[in-house]
Amino acid sequence: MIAIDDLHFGYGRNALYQGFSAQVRQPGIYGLFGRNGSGKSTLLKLLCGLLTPWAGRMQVLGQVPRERAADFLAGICIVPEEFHLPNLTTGQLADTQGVFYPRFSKALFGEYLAELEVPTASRFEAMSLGQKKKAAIAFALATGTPLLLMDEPTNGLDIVGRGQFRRLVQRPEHAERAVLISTHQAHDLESILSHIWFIDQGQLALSARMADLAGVLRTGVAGGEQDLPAAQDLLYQERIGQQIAYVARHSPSEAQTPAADGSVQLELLYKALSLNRDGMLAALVPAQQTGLSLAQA
Ligand SMILES: Nc1ncnc2c1ncn2[C@@H]1O[C@H](COP(=O)(O)OP(=O)(O)OP(=O)(O)O)[C@@H](O)[C@H]1O
Repeated sequence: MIAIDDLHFGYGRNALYQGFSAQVRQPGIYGLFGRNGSGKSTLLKLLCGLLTPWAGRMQVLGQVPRERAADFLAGICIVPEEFHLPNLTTGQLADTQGVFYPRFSKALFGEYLAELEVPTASRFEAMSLGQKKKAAIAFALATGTPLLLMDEPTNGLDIVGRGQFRRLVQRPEHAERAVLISTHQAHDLESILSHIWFIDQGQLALSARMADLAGVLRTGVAGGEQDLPAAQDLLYQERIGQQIAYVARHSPSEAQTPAADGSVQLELLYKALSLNRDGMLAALVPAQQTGLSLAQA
């Protein structure tokens, strides 16, 4: 669905991506993580052809994004972080914009709006920021495009709205889509992600299936120093009051028995990758056979 090879891109004279490569070969929900300014929004714009790469090869849905062919645009939908909606009702939006997407479903759009509690009688001008965001998300989900890009979709959503968002993205009608979500809200989304990408220093520092990651790493909270994993397995730790949150690799003795619930707390993983990048990547190298892929600095 996506093949990026040796991508170079920057703004003005400032290089941002210098030899970035990544692939999306299967449907799923991909979490795109990286520090502020690492280039997540830029990557989403490159993927839908809004920016021109300096060099390298980019194929999205078998096409070159920058050519913006009509059938390419019908297969991709983006919810940008900042967006403008015409001053219409949701019904008018469906009638005027839905036609661009061959698989758009007005019925599903209505269901999603109801789930997100968006007032369908109002025009967008009369809606709050969160309501507009929900309408944009509902529309994007209803387009049925094979590729869906969302930039910080849960920003501006209240706690209930974040749960509604998770439920909607996981509905079975999206199972064959690749959904790329750029986010800092690791905790909001970790339960629904199938893959994560971690962008750092213009590279895809880590690309992994969540299931593979849980087989290699564990995260947890220890009551004190004495409860921490062995020093050679410990990759990151931070104090939270009396307790210590940590990221560790599974020790050889428990290599076959990942954490009971198989979950990895992404917020901790994110901090570990940001603050102990080299240590984390070194620890993950033996796991590359499992499908994890790494870029060494
Ligand atoms: N239109 C632009 N002109 C010049 N520089 C830009 C432009 N857009 C982004 N940049 C720069 O490119 C870098 C990456 O920006 P981008 O918005 O892609 O990062 P991000 O990972 O999405 O950040 P955040 O997590 O803060 O949203 C930043 O240093 C930013 O200042």
